[in-house]
Amino acid sequence: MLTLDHFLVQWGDWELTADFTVPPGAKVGVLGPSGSGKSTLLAAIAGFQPLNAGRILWNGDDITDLPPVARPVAILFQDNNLFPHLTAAENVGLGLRPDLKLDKAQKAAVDEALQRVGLEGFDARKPGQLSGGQAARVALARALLRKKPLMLLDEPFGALGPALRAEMLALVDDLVRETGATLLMVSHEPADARAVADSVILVAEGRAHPPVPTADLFANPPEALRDYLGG
Ligand SMILES: Nc1ncnc2c1ncn2[C@@H]1O[C@H](COP(=O)(O)OP(=O)(O)OP(=O)(O)O)[C@@H](O)[C@H]1O
Repeated sequence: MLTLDHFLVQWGDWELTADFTVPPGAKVGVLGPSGSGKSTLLAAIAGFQPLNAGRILWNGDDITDLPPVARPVAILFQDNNLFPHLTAAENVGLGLRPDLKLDKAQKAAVDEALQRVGLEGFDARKPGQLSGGQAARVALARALLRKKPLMLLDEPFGALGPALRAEMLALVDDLVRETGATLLMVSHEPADARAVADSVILVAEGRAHPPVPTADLFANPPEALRDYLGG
């Protein structure tokens, strides 16, 4: 269970507030206009963006001051952050040990993660030898391997075409179902949220609103979402 308690991030006169709880195992879309603070929200939860006020709690424990590595969080960004000089297996292995000194069990876990995202046999390829969809799968395998209970996706599949994106979202859906992880997913495509998310956090006008059931939100969209959806 993720709780944002009187959460505040501020730059000059720009601010983002949040005050809500996300139930365990929820699959939550994060929607809102460009510049509203969706990436900032995820970066703060992951520990890359300090808060100006408030607290972040995981299952009741205060994680506000923990460094990113000590948080129960795996985050996947749009550009996937693969290292071009490392193989697919090494890029995945970084999720376990930054120095890549993996023991036998850890190497087996890397193989298993690659297999789980459908990349068996691609372990020795470097990112330049992978398609966009395959590279996204490598990044997903790395996030998966960390076995964190909270998975944050900041538009990691935005650069992919609609068919590949749908395939990746289906894979994410399967993976979070298997692991019981809580998912927060930023998307510029409301259809993606409708496909995967059972609830939606709307970020607009300085506030990340508490999650509401996806069907309710789209049946009766608030003005900020109507603007965002283009009327
Ligand atoms: N390090 C920073 N310092 C100052 N302002 C920042 C910083 N990072 C982001 N901002 C500003 O904070 C606001 C929110 O940015 P953020 O990237 O979170 O929005 P977003 O909703 O994810 O946008 P988009 O949909 O375009 O990706 C923007 O006005 C942005 O310019």
